[in-house]
Amino acid sequence: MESSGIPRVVVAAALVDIRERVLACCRRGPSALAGGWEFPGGKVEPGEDEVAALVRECREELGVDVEVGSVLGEVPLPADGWVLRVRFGRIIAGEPRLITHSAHRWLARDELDDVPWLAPDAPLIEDLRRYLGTAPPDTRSGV
Ligand SMILES: Nc1nc2c([nH]c(=O)n2[C@H]2C[C@H](O)[C@@H](COP(=O)(O)OP(=O)(O)OP(=O)(O)O)O2)c(=O)[nH]1
Repeated sequence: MESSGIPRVVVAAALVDIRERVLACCRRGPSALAGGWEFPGGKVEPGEDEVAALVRECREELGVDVEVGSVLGEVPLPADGWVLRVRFGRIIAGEPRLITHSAHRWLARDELDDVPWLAPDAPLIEDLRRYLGTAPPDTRSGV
């Protein structure tokens, strides 16, 4: 934990499409993380609103506009004092482009294990498995 005792946050988006698939993104780097799959997102800047940070990251990484919904879950990251918080979201404009990632895949519920997710994401994938296909998207996203 950093000296303030307040966790620093990586926000990321479980972007779900009309077919109930979630967007998985393959990291290019750094080398320790390259080839691992993740939810698009990044660090919340000091003083930045979390939802605004997620909208910014999705524009930077995917070139899309997103609407951000409720929290899927939160897990600790290996870096001391950091947490990863994943929120549901949906793309409202644009098509994902390979800007910072090496590959994208839209994964259906039964395909969630087809890619090697970054290790901290494992509990979130289990949460996602329970959600996908069980609730209408507008209920889940809260938007
Ligand atoms: N975006 C994202 N990051 C994840 C996930 N799972 C996971 O362990 N992480 C880790 C990887 C990184 O150590 C950290 C995110 O840092 P980052 O480097 O992508 O953040 P950033 O986009 O703000 O990048 P930078 O400007 O600091 O370089 O969180 C995930 O599902 N999505």
